[in-house]
Amino acid sequence: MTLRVAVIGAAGRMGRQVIEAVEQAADLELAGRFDVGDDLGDLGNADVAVEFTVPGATLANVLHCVEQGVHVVVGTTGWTDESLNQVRAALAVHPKVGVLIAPNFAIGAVLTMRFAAQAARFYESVEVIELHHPDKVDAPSGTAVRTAELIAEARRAADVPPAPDATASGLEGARGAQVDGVPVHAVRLRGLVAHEEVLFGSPGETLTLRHDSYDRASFMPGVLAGVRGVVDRPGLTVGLEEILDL
Ligand SMILES: NC(=O)C1=CN([C@@H]2O[C@H](COP(=O)(O)OP(=O)(O)OC[C@H]3O[C@@H](n4cnc5c(N)ncnc54)[C@H](O)[C@@H]3O)[C@@H](O)[C@H]2O)C=CC1
Ligand SMILES: O=C(O)C1=N[C@H](C(=O)O)C[C@H](O)C1
Repeated sequence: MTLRVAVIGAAGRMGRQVIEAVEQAADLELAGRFDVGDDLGDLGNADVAVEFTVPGATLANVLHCVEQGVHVVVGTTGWTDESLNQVRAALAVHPKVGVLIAPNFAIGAVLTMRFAAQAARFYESVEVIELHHPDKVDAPSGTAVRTAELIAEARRAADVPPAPDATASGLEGARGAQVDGVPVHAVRLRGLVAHEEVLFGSPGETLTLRHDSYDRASFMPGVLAGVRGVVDRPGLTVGLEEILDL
């Protein structure tokens, strides 16, 4: 069966890449391209919409798709418990619709998050560093926030005390942003695409996990797996790991 796919944020870096991936997939057909100012309407009679826009627009776009009975795969960052609950409430009224929201569709990034959660309880210290292209409008990245949350959750479950840090003075921001007690540092550098390092330390050893997306092509297998998977997953799914059965 051919799935009809609409792309929201079609003029953006990710939107353009998704259109190319959909057009190259034998089992998918492009139903429509939508960007800022366009009326989403019935989304070109799509089965699935793929949404890569901006944090301030994504919730309204997703709610529109759900109301139209169109499944959605969402890569846009900036989701909060409150906005996720609004999606859950909309899905309760449209129980056959599936919404997949994932902070990162690159397989290696999903694995890095999983490995970081596994390693978290064994180390005293942890720091997350994310590195991106300078056109990115949000910081820290959605992936880094999710990584820090997963690490914090695993440390809490294992009763790991707060990481040691004697810093008593210095410039504001020098120790990064605190996400659930985990320091997260954001680098913006021309030439980069999307990268993350997770540093763990204990007496006498460190462990570094690093993932690099050198090209937005790296996100496409995950996005297409999401498109094919979401049609059989009614309700809200957060994270590609659910689709990959990790
Ligand atoms: N989950 C993942 O694997 C990935 C997520 N991202 C996230 O995806 C989002 C988009 O990233 P990029 O494509 O690099 O940004 P971009 O700035 O290149 O593209 C965003 C597009 O959305 C459009 N847009 C803005 N408001 C809109 C609205 N109300 N309705 C429809 N379109 C609207 C803009 O005009 C623009 O064309 C960001 O939040 C980014 O962090 C990016 C890469 C991978
Ligand atoms: O804006 C980007 O480029 C990316 N955004 C996502 C994020 O904030 O985590 C995913 C990936 O890092 C690329």
